[in-house]
Amino acid sequence: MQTNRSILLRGRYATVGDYVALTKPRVMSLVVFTALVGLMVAPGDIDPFAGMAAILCIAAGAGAAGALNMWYDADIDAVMARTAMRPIPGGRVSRSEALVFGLTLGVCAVLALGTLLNLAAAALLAFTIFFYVVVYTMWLKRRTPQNIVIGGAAGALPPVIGWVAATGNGGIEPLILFLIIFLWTPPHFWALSLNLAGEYTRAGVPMLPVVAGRAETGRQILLYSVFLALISLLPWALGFAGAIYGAAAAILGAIMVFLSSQVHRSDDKQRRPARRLFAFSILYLVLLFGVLLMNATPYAQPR
Ligand code: HEM
Ligand SMILES: CC(C)=CCC/C(C)=C/CC/C(C)=C/COP(=O)(O)OP(=O)(O)O
Repeated sequence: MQTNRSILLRGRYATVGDYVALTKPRVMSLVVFTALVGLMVAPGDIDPFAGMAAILCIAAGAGAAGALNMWYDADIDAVMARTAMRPIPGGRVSRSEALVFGLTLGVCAVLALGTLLNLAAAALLAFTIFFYVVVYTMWLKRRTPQNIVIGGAAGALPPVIGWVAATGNGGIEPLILFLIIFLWTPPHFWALSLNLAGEYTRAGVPMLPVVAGRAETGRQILLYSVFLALISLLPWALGFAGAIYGAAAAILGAIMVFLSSQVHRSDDKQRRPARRLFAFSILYLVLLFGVLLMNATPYAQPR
């Protein structure tokens, strides 16, 4: 349903704020934070200016991916109340303007990262944008309920890009950071979409709650949360983070599993457990990566 405000705003000229909105700034801020953690915990001392340049390039790449996602998804965004106010369905930015903006920003971000840092990081950034826009948005999102499990790989890559930008190489540590975000994405998103199943049905998007129902979604949320809680201990278990991180990961993981079990037990009339899990999922990732940043073991001195 369209709000009065969106009707009033329809057709007004685009502002800088509309272009900022195309980059999905709130979601991308956490994406960029995880990239920063990947960059900072990597071995060696990266030059602060090079580090800042890398983060700016990753932020621009993530923003480009958000704009290209909104370009392609403008039709379904127009149908859902949560997204109907976005710049394209709101009539303030045209689809072709969003496409040009997204492509330009993306190309500049990749070229700058390749020039200022290294080619491997630039190739990974290009691959991540491609994966989110083409594999998730254009291919999987409208076709399979496993869309966000597979597509979630794109959201899990930024800390790996950060690490590769700093070192020019991969490693077991960035792989673990990737796995943490990969396993975190299903509980994060399915918790939100449980309460929005009606909207996704109307938009024709086969999200898991639409296709498999509440009980099965709750079961899978719980399963992913248990794996997440276990895998999040690996940085401590393998010695690249200290005991403070280990304790924080255990506590945060236990809360995640507890809230997921409440969602698993909830019925259609109870909206609060899923809302609480969604909100906590964001805090979880901020705190887990924040503590990792402060408690990472210096690379050359394993525990
Ligand atoms: C395929 C993977 C993902 C999907 C489908 C997904 C989906 C969503 C959706 C639909 C929202 C609702 C709010 C909005 O429209 O802004 C949201 C919020 C959010 N997501 Fe995700 N997300 C994914 C991965 C991620 C990743 C990887 C991160 C960061 C590491 C992230 C961080 C956030 C944050 C911070 C919010 C709250 C934004 C706000 O305050 O409005 N998400 N996500
Ligand atoms: C560096 C780089 C390229 C990072 C990209 C990171 C990435 C893939 C983040 C995904 C987060 C996100 C907003 C998913 C939204 O799904 P959706 O598009 O289905 O949600 P919507 O309905 O809100 O549009």
